[in-house]
Formats: sequence, C-alpha cells, structure tokens
Amino acid sequence: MTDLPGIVVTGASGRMGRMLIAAVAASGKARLVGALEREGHAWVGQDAGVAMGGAPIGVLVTDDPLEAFAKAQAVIDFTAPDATVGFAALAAQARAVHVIGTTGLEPAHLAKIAAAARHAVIVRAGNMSLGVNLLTQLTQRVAAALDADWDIEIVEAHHNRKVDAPSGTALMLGEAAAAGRGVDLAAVSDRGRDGITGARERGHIGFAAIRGGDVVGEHDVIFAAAGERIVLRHIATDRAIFARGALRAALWGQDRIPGEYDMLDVLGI
Ligand SMILES: NC(=O)C1=CN([C@@H]2O[C@H](COP(=O)(O)OP(=O)(O)OC[C@H]3O[C@@H](n4cnc5c(N)ncnc54)[C@H](O)[C@@H]3O)[C@@H](O)[C@H]2O)C=CC1
Ligand SMILES: O=C(O)C1=N[C@H](C(=O)O)C[C@H](O)C1
Repeated sequence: MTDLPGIVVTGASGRMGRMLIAAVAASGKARLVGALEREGHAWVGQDAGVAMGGAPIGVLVTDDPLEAFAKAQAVIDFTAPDATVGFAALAAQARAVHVIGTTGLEPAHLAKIAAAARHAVIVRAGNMSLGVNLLTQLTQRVAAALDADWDIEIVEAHHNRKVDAPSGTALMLGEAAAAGRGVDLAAVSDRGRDGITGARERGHIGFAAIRGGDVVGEHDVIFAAAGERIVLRHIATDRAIFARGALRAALWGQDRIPGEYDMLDVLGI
C-alpha cells in the first residue's frame, strides 16, 4: 500500500477506459483502485488487466460506483452523458475529484454537474490534450484580431463509432472563436446545414462533422476571407494524449477547493 492517490476509471472497457487504465498503471504517480463498467457488461467481475488481454493487475471490474468511489481520491470518467451526471453526484458524495472527459453534454447535464461541483472538485474538458487547449487560445486570439469579413468554420473528423456531433473539441473551439469576437456562440452557431440553406450569414460560426474509419480526432478552425484563408489545425494520432491530460487533471485536483475547473486551469496556460 502506498499513499499515491487512488483512481477509479469508469467505462473501463471503452476506447478511453483501456487507455486510462494503462496510463494510471504506468504512471508511478497514482494507483488504480477501481475499474467500473455498466451493469451486465461482460467485464464485470473480471480482473481489469486480464479483461484487457494482459496480466492480472489485482483490480476487479465492478458495476457498483458507490463502492468503487469510496476508495478513490479521483474518478476519471469518459463514458456517456447520463452516466456522467450520476457519477458526478456520487463522486461529490465521496469527495473524490471527478475528471470528466465525456462529451455530448446538454444544458440539463451541465446544470447537474455544476450542482455537484459545489461540494467537490470537477475538472471537465471536451478535450484533455495540451495541443487542443493551446489551440483554443490561438483561436480566440486570431478571432479577436479579425472582423466579420472573415467567416469562421470549424471542421472535425472522428472514427465511425463516435455518437455525438459536433465534437466536444469543436464546441470548445467554437466557444473560443466566439469569445474572441465578443459574441454568444449560441446566437451565431450554424450546425447541420442541408438543402437550400440560403447564403452564409455574416458573423456566423459554422460547424461540420466527418465520421469514418478509425480517425482519432482532427479539428480545423478555418478563417476565410476574400482572397485568403487561415487554417488552424490539430491532429490527434494517439488517444494517450487524452489519458495523460486526464491523469494530470486528477493529480492537479487533489486539495483544490470545490468548483468546476477546465484544462486551462490544470495546464496553467
Ligand atoms: N475529453 C477528451 O479528451 C476526450 C473525450 N472523449 C469522450 O469520452 C467518451 C467516451 O469515449 P470512448 O471511450 O471512445 O467511448 P466508448 O463507447 O468506447 O466507451 C464508453 C464506455 O463507457 C461505458 N459506460 C457507459 N455507461 C456506463 C455506466 N453507466 N457505467 C459504467 N460504464 C458505462 C460503456 O460500456 C463503454 O465501455 C465520449 O463522450 C467521447 O467523446 C473521448 C476521447 C477524448
Ligand atoms: O469521441 C472521441 O473519440 C473524441 N471525443 C472528444 C471530442 O468530442 O472532441 C475528443 C477527441 O476529439 C476524441
């Protein structure tokens, strides 16, 4: 037994869950104390290491969040919106830092997360990588420097299993562009163009989503004006970047005062 922070990974069998279990185990900075899956999942009751096709790691996958969170200093959660809202309340009850990577959260989910953050530390970001968080700042800066003669379009590409669009990252970049322009994203957002849409509205911020194959995550912020274009691009080639960011957030959150934080807080940029 050590005094390294104990971490529970939710959605253990998922694309991110597996990455996170491997990242925590290899980190030397935290210990895996729980791995959670939904009720009825084939992994429940198995050793997490064995379920991943490797050696046993001494952590059985459970479907009981309450029991798992009671042992944890942090919960790293990349699952689905309804599950995440439930975990936020339980993690707050256990006073564990809740790191939320889940995307597709609607205003009703966000309100419940904000309520949980009155009692515990929550770090939430639609993208936990250093590169994307830096890109949000660059986007804000470029948007602030250019007027509405420059049309802003955000194009994202992801694998064919992704269930939400636009991606959480695209929305972060949209928020950054809107902040740079001093406008409310909800008021200028163009999503899901189809058919006779009419000409593009000046000052709007457009979103487009591509889904295919095993694309990890690609995002372009396009600033298009008459005669020239600026393209800011991030390409993720390895989900380990998200897992590293999430683990960093879990460690950063220890001993912070309750509240909702993001990766810019964690990275100090
Ligand atoms: N913020 C970031 O940096 C990133 C965010 N994501 C987001 O993370 C989420 C998960 O992505 P993936 O791992 O690709 O999806 P996935 O579908 O591979 O994994 C989700 C896992 O959550 C589990 N799950 C669902 N409900 C649950 C419940 N009630 N209790 C326990 N487990 C439950 C599922 O069984 C599944 O194993 C998505 O919202 C995705 O957009 C993904 C990558 C990076
Ligand atoms: O679902 C994914 O895979 C990803 N989701 C996040 C998002 O919605 O932006 C982050 C990353 O792009 C991968």
